[in-house]
Amino acid sequence: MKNVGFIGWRGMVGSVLMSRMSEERDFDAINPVFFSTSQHGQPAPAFGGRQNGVLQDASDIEALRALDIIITCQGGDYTSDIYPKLRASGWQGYWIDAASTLRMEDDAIIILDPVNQNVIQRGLENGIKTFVGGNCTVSLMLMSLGGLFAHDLVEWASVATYQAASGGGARHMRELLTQMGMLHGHVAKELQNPASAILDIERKVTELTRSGTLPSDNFGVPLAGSLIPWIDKQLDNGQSREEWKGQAETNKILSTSATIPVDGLCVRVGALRCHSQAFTLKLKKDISLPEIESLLASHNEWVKVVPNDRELSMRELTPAAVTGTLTTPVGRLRKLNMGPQYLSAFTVGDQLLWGAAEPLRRMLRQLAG
Ligand SMILES: NC(=O)C1=CN([C@@H]2O[C@H](COP(=O)(O)OP(=O)(O)OC[C@H]3O[C@@H](n4cnc5c(N)ncnc54)[C@H](OP(=O)(O)O)[C@@H]3O)[C@@H](O)[C@H]2O)C=CC1
Ligand SMILES: N[C@@H](CC(=O)OP(=O)(O)O)C(=O)O
Repeated sequence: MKNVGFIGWRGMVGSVLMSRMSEERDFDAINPVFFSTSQHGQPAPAFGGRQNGVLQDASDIEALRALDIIITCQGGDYTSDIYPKLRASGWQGYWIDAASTLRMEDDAIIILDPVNQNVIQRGLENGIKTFVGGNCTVSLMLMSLGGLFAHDLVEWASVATYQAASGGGARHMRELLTQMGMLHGHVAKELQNPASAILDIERKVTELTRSGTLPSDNFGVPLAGSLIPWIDKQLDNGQSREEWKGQAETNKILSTSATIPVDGLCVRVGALRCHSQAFTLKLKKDISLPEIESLLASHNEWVKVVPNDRELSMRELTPAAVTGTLTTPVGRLRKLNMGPQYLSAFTVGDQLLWGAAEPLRRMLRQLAG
């Protein structure tokens, strides 16, 4: 059995990974060793139904060198600090990572096996040892729209995202919920009175939102009842870094020979852990909607085509419906006024499952045998 080191297992992404690994009994096939940057020496968690000793020091290169596989959800700072030292020490093991740090390195593969198992397989045969999960919006787009990319039908994709608070991390989710509670509390009395004027309620809410008293250390500005049309750093070309990842990572995942343009606007909204995305796609040829639906539906076992129907879209194509599931639905499929090659699509996916933990879990499963 392979010795597998876990770093970042108690964080938000790590907890989802642990939960999925337990559900799938992945611990049965490995010898797990748990690490922490802050709690070494304390008892390790009992995932897999056995005692796993004590937590090791996540910065102890000697302890890390003893492992066959390391899987980290600890974040980019940890990767930037430890990975180069570990490789410089001659360690030849497999490194599986949730952070973006190593994604675009030549000797790293972005993993999303339902979409690019061929690329992963070729990498393994060529001795690649570093496997990194993709950006959540990119992975979720490819899980939902994979059928069109796999048949080389996409000339370009323009996207507007509706990204959940969880993408920023656990503290961002708390901040959003706190803001929501404060806004509600501010007008709770008036809401109970059906005769109260809604514009007075709105004015009170807007005043509180603008007052600077809502907690916003994490998002920078209030998100509840609002949105933030910028995610991640600002680049010189006017894109946000999140927007930049769309094209860069999509083309790397698919290992395209000619770049497929992917661009758009990434927006943070008050959803909790599902990212939604609205697409305009230019197809390379005019194919019928039924054919498109069938290509999409048959691409992988998690995608689900939601017919372009009001009731079904409202019931099945929302963060509320999809959160906590591995389903990556796509709907609102129709040809646009721009012409028969222009298609609209709307996708939803849990950004902690297929958007973060699940591709790592499945890579570990492949490596652990
Ligand atoms: N959030 C997301 O949506 C996505 C995140 N990622 C990547 O994963 C990384 C980790 O993200 P995320 O899981 O959100 O990070 P968290 O902040 O939830 O956890 C990171 C680490 O913080 C430490 N920690 C300190 N206090 C606590 C506490 N009270 N509860 C739990 N952990 C605590 C733990 O390390 P220790 O035990 O060593 O103290 C933990 O591993 C990101 O930096 C990013 O690179 C990738 C895709 C999506
Ligand atoms: N940036 C994403 C989450 C994330 O962690 O992305 P990445 O893994 O590319 O850094 C979001 O805020 O929704």
